Amino acid sequence: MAFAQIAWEEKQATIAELKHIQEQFAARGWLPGASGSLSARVGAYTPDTYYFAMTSSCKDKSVHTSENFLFVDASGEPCETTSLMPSADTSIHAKIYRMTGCGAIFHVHTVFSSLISEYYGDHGFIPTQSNELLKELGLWEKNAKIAIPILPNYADIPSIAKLVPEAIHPDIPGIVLRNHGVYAWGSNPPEAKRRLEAFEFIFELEYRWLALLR
Ligand SMILES: CSC[C@@H](O)[C@@H](O)C(=O)COP(=O)(O)O
Ligand SMILES: [Zn+2]
Repeated sequence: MAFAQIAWEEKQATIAELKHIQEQFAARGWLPGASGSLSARVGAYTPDTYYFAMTSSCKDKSVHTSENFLFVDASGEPCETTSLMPSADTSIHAKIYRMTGCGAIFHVHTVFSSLISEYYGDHGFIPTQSNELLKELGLWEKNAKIAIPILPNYADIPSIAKLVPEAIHPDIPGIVLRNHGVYAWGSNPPEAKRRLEAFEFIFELEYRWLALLR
């Protein structure tokens, strides 16, 4: 399917949904300054052909204008004539869509994901066990245990994107960049949002446990 064949109404509804979620994340302080990136797919998907709405680069996420989002293709290139630049993170989003076939991806900069990913950075993962919020990630078994992958925070974002396929675990809908922030995905924007909130809860709880034990 070509981008032009996707209904205008679907594209507008997707941007409206992202705008609403961006407002909520910004109000929580999860998108400080121009940081963070949000995307959602539109139209049909094959691993080689897909389109997604992407935040544009270097925009204050607490201020919404018509310039906050643009549409890009699977290679991260704008698929309409625009003066907007897609987020620097676009290659990471594109790689996650290609690997998972998910419908939405949210990347935020939170204090707890930054602290905890730095603390466990040398291990390469954040250990988590028996946390009630793991159910939100689809893990319902008693004493469920996961290792949330941490990737290095290279300044060159395509170098991070190259590491994404190895880092993605089918049971874990997220990755963390060391001392930077977290990415979470889901089949649609509400599911990606719930999962992001679950990750953030897990990171804050882990931080507080560590502080309590000191
Ligand atoms: C403004 S910090 C840049 C990076 O942290 C990047 O990962 C990010 O979150 C946003 O980049 P941007 O290009 O403004 O969309
Ligand atoms: Zn970032």
